[in-house]
Amino acid sequence: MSMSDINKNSELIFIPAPGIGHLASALEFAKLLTNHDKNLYITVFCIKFPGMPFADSYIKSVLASQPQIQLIDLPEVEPPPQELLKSPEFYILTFLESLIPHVKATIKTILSNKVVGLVLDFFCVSMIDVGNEFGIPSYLFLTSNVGFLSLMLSLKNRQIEEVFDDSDRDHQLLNIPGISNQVPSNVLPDACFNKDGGYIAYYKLAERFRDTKGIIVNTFSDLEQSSIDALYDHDEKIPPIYAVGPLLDLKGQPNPKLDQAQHDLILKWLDEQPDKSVVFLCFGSMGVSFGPSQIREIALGLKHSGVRFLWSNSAEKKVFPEGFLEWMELEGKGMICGWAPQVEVLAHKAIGGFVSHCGWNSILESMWFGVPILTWPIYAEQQLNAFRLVKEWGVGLGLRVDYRKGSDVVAAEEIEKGLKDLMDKDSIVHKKVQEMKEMSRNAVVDGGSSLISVGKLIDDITGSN
Ligand SMILES: O=c1ccn([C@@H]2O[C@H](COP(=O)(O)OP(=O)(O)O[C@H]3O[C@H](CO)[C@@H](O)[C@H](O)[C@H]3O)[C@@H](O)[C@H]2O)c(=O)[nH]1
Repeated sequence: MSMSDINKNSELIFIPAPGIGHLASALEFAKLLTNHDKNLYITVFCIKFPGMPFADSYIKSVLASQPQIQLIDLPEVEPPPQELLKSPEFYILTFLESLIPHVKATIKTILSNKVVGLVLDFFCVSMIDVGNEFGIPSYLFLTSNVGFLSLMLSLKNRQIEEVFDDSDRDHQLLNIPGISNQVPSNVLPDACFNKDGGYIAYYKLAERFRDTKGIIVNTFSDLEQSSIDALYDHDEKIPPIYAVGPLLDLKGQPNPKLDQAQHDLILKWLDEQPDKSVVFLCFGSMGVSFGPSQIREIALGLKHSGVRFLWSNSAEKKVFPEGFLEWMELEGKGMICGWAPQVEVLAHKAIGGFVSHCGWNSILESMWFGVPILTWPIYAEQQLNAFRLVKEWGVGLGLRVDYRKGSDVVAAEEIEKGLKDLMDKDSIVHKKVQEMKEMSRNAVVDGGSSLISVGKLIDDITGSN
């Protein structure tokens, strides 16, 4: 039976951005909604993006055998010219805007009065206009957090326009409603300072947030309710915010970058290590790698710290300091892998700490498994996340909060110290992260804050209250 034969009550159209960091939570959310309401159907538009070849297979494997969810492939379009990559945000926005005619045409083919909303990734908010043409309201699905939402809304209010000038980057403290501490301008996303379209892209996106009927965020009440309250105190016109997380893909999907043998090898190695003795280093799904000199400093920092490690990186062998790889083999205290089965790794009892780029999914996964983070942000909104992990929530230690692509090399001694501090089990971050683990899990049990939020959202979407 095809979905069009089913007598559905209501249907949502999801348009997630391609890229694991955006897809994973959006697809989990689609599953959560349909599990919650057996009369709700979802159509997911699959975007093919040349830089993300496996986004497509990822969507298909996550949503296989979900009877209330159907997938529609959008046609492939030419990517924007390379020179737009001077701002990745502008590039992505331009790419997604070029899909608007196809989104419109595709909606037309499935349109019925059952379609009650578009659920748009934040990079897709210009598609609100398409919804409006068909009389369908849009909801923003934010794969990051309320702090980031606050930052975007401040942009819109032009409160932080003055930091647009790069020379101010190190010298300002900003009041952003929704973030409890004053925010140093050097932890703002790159896009805020980017004159090649980054600032314009963020501004354009932020401008549309208020045109949605609701803002759905992958966060939970115990973590960010105070941020939500502060936002409303500041501006009551903000659409309803629904904290529905943590939305995590705990199964871990098959990944073309990781074969079964390598997967098994990693877990076998972890099985052999003492409890909470291993630090895991991993810097996100985009395959961002450090330059050779930074790789060398990390290697030396690891070696001198004496801490066991699992390090996800794809550097060539010749980049490592002389004798490092041989030492690692001989001692058996470390392992290097390419793509890591991150969720399974963080869940493993041998893991005692995580050196992370502070992507939001990685942070939520780390909290879920009670693993403290040593922060090493690189791009996007990761510096802001790192700052809050350390200052606001106390579940991270700051190796750096303001590192970004192009920063100076972080020296081995600094890394060594950071690793030792992170792995000190008496440190307060270990206690705090255990408390956070409880809170994050409590949010998604029956009667938990996020599930209550999901119920409320479904009522609002389907107009059944
Ligand atoms: O070797 C790896 C690397 C990553 N992952 C998984 O990939 C996801 C990565 O997500 P995230 O930590 O959020 O990082 P990015 O992929 O970099 O995510 C993008 O999207 C996030 C959500 O909007 C933002 O917070 C980030 O800054 C942005 O870079 C996580 O689920 C990881 O478990 C693996 O399983 N193995």
